[in-house]
Amino acid sequence: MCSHCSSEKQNLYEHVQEAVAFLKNNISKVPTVGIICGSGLGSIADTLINPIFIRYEEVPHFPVAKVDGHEGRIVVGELNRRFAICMQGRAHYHDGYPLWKCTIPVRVMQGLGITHLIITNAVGAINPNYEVGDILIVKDHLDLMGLTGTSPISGLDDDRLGPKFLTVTDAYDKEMIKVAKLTAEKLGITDIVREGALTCVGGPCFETVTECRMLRLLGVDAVGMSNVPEVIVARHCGLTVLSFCLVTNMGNLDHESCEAISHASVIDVGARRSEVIKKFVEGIVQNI
Ligand SMILES: O=P(O)(O)O[C@H]1O[C@H](CO)[C@@H](O)[C@H]1O
Ligand code: HPA
Repeated sequence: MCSHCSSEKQNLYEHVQEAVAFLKNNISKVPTVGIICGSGLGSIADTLINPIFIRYEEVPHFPVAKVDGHEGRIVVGELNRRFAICMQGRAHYHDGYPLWKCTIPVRVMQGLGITHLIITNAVGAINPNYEVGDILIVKDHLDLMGLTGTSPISGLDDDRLGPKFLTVTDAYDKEMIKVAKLTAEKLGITDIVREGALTCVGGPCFETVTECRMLRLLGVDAVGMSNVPEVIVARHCGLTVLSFCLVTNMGNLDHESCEAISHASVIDVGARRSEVIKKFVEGIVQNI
């Protein structure tokens, strides 16, 4: 790690407080719900009434989103009689940020007052029974990055940020999952809603056939390049979490039928599902 990054990491708590103080000066009310929008899912923020926009570049110590389809701004506003804060886009590990930095927005939202966080992302399906356009409610994860030594909470050594060791077997809140499933029933979309296990890889390469086959053997249903580190940090700072993914492509499990995956098609699937996803999030927020 460069000396600049390590001093930034050592001062993470103070930097989060600075970002929180900046945002408190720009936001009139305390948000209670946070939402992180994945690739192509930024339209979730359109559901906020009387929105205020703040670009990530303006917020001290915030990591800046670098990927197309990630607007890179905070949107705050009313959502179903709640005051919500939405991250319209995120920074990724493959953008060149360490995971403790990618996840600063989670800590900042917690510092502002949210209790519940909805984390979304785009994923490739590893479960061959899934289809493009499905919504996957995450009930567990395989933290491949953490298992191999890259956790967003390693080496923080600061009790103010959270405990050194963390249990994440209960990370995916059962009540929130129940609310999400009930919302799917009310919307009549249970045929496209799945429940399963997610893994996060470093990217930015989409997985090869051999990698997808390995992930299938390891028992995961979908693979993405985000979400899991944010869930870990959200639990590290005591938030109640719901995580769901949009299946934007099938993982390639077979050399013969192997198809190229592009970021443009990932965004396109998000756009095509945007009305359903917006109603899904609105319904969930109404019932938490
Ligand atoms: O995880 P989100 O932000 O949805 O973005 C996903 O989309 C991109 C690939 O198309 C990758 O950045 C992957 O992580
Ligand atoms: O197939 C994928 N793999 C990893 N991340 C992704 N994000 C969208 N699709 C994918």
